[in-house]
Amino acid sequence: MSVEEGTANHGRLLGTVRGPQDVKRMSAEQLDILAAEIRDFLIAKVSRTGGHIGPNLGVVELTLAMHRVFDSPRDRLLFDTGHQAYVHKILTGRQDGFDKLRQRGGLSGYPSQAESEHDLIENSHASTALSYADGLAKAYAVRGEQRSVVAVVGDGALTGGMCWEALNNIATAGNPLVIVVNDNGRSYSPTIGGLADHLSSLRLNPGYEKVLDTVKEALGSTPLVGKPMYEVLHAVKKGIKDAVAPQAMFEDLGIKYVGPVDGHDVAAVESALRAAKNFGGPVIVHAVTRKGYGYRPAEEDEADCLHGPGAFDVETGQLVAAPSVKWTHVFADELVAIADERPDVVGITAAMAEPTGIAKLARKYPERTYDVGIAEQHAATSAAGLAMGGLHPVVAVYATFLNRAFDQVLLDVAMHKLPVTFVLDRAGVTGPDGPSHYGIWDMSVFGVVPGLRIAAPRDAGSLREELREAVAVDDGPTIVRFPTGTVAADLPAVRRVGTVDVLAESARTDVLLVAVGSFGALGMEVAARVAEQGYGVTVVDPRWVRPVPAELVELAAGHRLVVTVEDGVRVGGVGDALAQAMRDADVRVPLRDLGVPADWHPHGTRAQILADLGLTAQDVARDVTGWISGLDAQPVDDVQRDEAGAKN
Ligand SMILES: Cc1ncc(C[n+]2csc(CCOP(=O)(O)OP(=O)(O)O)c2C)c(N)n1
Ligand SMILES: CC(=O)[C@@H](O)[C@H](O)COP(=O)(O)O
Ligand SMILES: [Mg+2]
Repeated sequence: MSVEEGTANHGRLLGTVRGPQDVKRMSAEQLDILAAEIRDFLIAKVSRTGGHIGPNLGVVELTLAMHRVFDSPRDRLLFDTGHQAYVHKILTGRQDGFDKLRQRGGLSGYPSQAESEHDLIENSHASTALSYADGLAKAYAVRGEQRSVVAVVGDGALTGGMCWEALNNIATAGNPLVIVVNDNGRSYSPTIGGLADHLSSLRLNPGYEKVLDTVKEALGSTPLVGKPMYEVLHAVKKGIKDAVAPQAMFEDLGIKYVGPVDGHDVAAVESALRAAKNFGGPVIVHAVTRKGYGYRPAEEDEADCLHGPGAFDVETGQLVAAPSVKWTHVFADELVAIADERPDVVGITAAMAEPTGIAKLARKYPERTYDVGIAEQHAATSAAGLAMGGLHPVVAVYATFLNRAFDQVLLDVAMHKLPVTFVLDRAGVTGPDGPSHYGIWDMSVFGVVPGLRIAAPRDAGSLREELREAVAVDDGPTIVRFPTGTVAADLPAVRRVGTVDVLAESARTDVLLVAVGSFGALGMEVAARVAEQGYGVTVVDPRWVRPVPAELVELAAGHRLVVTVEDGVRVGGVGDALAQAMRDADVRVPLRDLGVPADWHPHGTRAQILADLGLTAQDVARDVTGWISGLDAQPVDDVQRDEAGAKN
């Protein structure tokens, strides 16, 4: 069925699905039709909004089976990362929301408690679901509630250390809990590491087809449920253990293993889930799926199986938006240029080689590039080891994902004064992925790390320059952070004071506007608008925001008002740090700091969210004009006091 036909047909079976009960009633034939309709629906909708199409096409049958076997929301279905929960949303009454998927005021791209009682985990950082599941199962045991807990975790997420900490506890707690490993062999690119090798040895073993057939036969001829059913599955596998051996790893941990199951066969997944549900203890159901299943452009996309594209053309899978030069590209090119000159420079990615640009280094210097899996904490400490061994690692991660490695950056890297460069892509307000993907915490959280320097480039030229300065540091870690999207147009400085770039100045020194990173262009526009009101604005880009440059404090002392504007949380941000440095230096110029409130900001476009937060040139200019004119209106005594302070 074509996508267009499918969309037209969407009124048929899919249109009758208002909740999981409707799916429970369907025959095997109807389920096949429904699966096809769901795929067509997903492709038609997500091609317009953008979103995680590849992962969701791969879990259609899996999700149908889960909703047939379990009773959500009484039974709790947990999705690790949550980017693969679209089918779950479709089956739980949210089809109509897909026209505004990931758009402001529309459906979230992840589970959302506000949307549905069927959703629980909202955090879209990977490798957490098994820990939530462990806690939930313990809570239900203590409260004497008979409820199933089911966690779906991808093979990529399973490379994260938290999963293994959870498995260790799940095994000893022994509570009933079903872990569905959705094994498509990929994170974005193929999942790496010993665990991935282990899973693929289960998946790719020539005996696999035989196992599936044998398991299906056994299930078909065995009217058993629960433990006996599990024993059948187990016995079948044990009998052909030589053909498909290494499930022992999970069993050695103390967790029963069922599989591998064909994740695109609803009946097979259902049988395995029923057995697991009735077993009475923790069980892993290993489902083998294909990322992008049923949509050729996704299945054939070698880079990432259309993991999470923007709006795309349905026929070709190609992005609709015109290509542009992104911050990521500038970083990727410059890193390769640096690596050409510096054989000690190596790169690390946490399962995001293409999205962070590290892939470019990997293509040229594969032996100097490490994909550590979804393991940001390990990435940081492994980088410490590389630095101890005489190399200069560049760890490229999204800003939001470095948060979980705070302790590693603080103690393993910084306390040892190790030269490691952390490159934080998607810093600041990001947009469509919503609150857990906002890269707004880094300057505050990592700002407290002794000896760590943070750079916030404003354009391509300064990104290249600051990256080079970062890898030249040899006595401690650095962070270079930049936002999502198309790189800002080049903005030349009129002069440099110490490490601070002065972008604009005027005869009057009313306001010092500290424009952090990509807000340089905004700063220029604000200056022009405020000048129209008769006030002079000096616009500076500090470039290195931590530690606070001494020159910035000196510049502050020469103005009547200091205003900072940053793409990060205000608490502990650049404004806060500058205010503290000014207090320490006894510079008594009033300071106003603009930035992002420390809060959970909704999804939308970056521009919309910045506008909601009052971080547009128009808003900032209005604020600045109000504050500086307010100083003019102050009693003469107060103004003199301020000015006296400014001279100190
Ligand atoms: C801590 C963390 N690091 C990185 C990511 C970015 N990320 C989102 S999905 C994904 C790959 C997940 O692979 P897998 O769990 O196998 O799911 P699949 O997409 O294959 O279904 C990554 C790396 C994340 N969400 N959380
Ligand atoms: C689920 C997840 O964490 C990523 O897939 C994320 O959605 C990617 O964001 P970008 O689109 O900014 O690369
Ligand atoms: Mg995967």
